[in-house]
Order: sequence, then structure tokens, then C-alpha cells
Amino acid sequence: MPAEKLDGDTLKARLSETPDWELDVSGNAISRTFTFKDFSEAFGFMSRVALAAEKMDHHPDWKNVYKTVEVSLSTHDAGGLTDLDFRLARKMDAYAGKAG
Ligand SMILES: C[C@H](O)[C@H](O)[C@H]1CNC2=NC(N)=NC(=O)C2=N1
Repeated sequence: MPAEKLDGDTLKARLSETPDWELDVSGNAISRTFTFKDFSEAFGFMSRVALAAEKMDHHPDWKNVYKTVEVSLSTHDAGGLTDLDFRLARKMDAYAGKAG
């Protein structure tokens, strides 16, 4: 059963709970760029997130360049944003700690 695409009011509420993420112009994804101390920190973050994402069966679109990780979250099956994206966003915020 795919997660439900969020309606406008719920989306607004979720966005205000995750202030470090911004809504893409499409309205169907949120994105954030994390910046770490070095490549090891960035890759360690990605490894921890990868394990959590696999457990959730919900996966980020992301790009790593040296110590930065650019992330875009969307629920492809629903064609937009669902609670799964915000759960993963909060998890990533927690794993990144003060970095970002
Ligand atoms: C079959 C499997 O549950 C789906 O393909 C999952 C896997 N990971 C996913 N990740 C994301 N971001 N969106 C999805 O719709 C999605 N679907």
C-alpha cells in the first residue's frame, strides 16, 4: 500500500517542522545540502542513512561531491511528497547532527 501524497495543509505543517529543507519548484520533492568536515564524515553519514533507508524501504536521491551531500526526497510511487519523505528527512537531520 503506497503512502498517500500529502494535501496542501499537511504539507505546510510538515515543512514548518523540517525548516532546513526546502520545497522544490515542482512541489513534489524537498531538498537539503549537507556539508561535513571531510569526505569520511560525508560518506559515514551516507552509510548510516543507507541502512535506515533500506529498513524503511524508502530511498533518497542524492549526490556526493567531496564533503557535501545534496539530497532530494520524494515518494516516486505516489508522485509527490508523503510522510515517508519527512520521516527520512528528520532521520537525516538527526544523523547529521550539527553538520549541514
Ligand atoms: C517496491 C518498493 O517498495 C518501492 O519501489 C519503494 C522503494 N523505495 C522508494 N523510495 C522512494 N523515495 N520512493 C518510492 O516510491 C520508493 N518505493
